[in-house]
Amino acid sequence: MRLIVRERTEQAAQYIAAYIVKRINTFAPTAERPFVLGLPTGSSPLPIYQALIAAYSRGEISFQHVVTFNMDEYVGLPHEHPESYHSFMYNNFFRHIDIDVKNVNLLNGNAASLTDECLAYESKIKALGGIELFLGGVGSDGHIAFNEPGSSLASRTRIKSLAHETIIANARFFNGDVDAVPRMALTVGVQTIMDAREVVIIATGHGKALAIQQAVERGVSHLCTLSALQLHPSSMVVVDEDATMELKVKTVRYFTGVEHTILQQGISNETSSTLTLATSSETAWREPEDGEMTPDSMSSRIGHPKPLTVRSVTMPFSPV
Ligand SMILES: N[C@@H]1[C@@H](O)[C@H](O)[C@@H](COP(=O)(O)O)O[C@@H]1O
Repeated sequence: MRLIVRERTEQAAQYIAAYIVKRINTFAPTAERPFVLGLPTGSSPLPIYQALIAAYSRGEISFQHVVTFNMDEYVGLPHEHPESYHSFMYNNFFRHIDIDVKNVNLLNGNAASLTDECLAYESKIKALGGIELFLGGVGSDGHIAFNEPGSSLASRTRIKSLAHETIIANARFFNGDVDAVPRMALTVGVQTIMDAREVVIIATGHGKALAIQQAVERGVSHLCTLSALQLHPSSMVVVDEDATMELKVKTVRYFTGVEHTILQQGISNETSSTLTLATSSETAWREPEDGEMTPDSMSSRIGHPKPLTVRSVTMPFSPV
């Protein structure tokens, strides 16, 4: 697992958006070989979607040959309900890009047979060759998608009852009315996410700090399903400073140092079989703004020599 720390929420989101743009462009998807992208809802991914829409508007990315699978959906909420995940995805992302609606996959929480719906979802993912990159968020209790504490780490798409903490947390989207929050959801399983070739998680704000501590510093546990990513060969958790509040200083410095080392390796190893994370003006690697914490500034805090300033570097395809 890699942990990427950025000072502010927007920087964490920009990092991920730039990463996704680069991954899709490097993949060069076609109708016959689409890029299969797993997507989340929630407030944390919103700035990522905004950055992806901006990149699309600038002509830096097309979603024409991208197939999406959303992580989850409430059971029993009409699609047109403003808080359904269908509405969320169309309002905040799909409507603003060139994705073909037939390439959009969302679980149907109103299906006649929810079990069949879940089985069909897994089959469709498999038929498309699996998910290339699964983007996710995390709940304050460490859940990924709707895999609440106690979920099997071998789980697949299924019906889940929501934890009380999640119902309370999500009441903010239902005018604070806890009773209006659906009690059940369809969700991809932990194993569905683990099967993706790469998993990228956004976690921002101090409300996620305990979940990040549990997922990064403690062992793999079904009580924090995000922690399963410790077993994934290519996972990356991108956080803002607030989300690191419960981590040991030593942990943050370790991961910051790893990023620093990868940056330096990238500079000296331009020809290796790597993914180039070249970026444009506001994306992942750029001149820091005043007072911004970057690997450069963080490394100077932790005693590393200040690395070269880079605008374009190569990164190993598989994170550490
Ligand atoms: N099912 C979703 C999760 O996929 C999401 O990660 C979580 C956090 O949402 P937010 O980013 O709004 O904190 O909310 C819900 O529980």
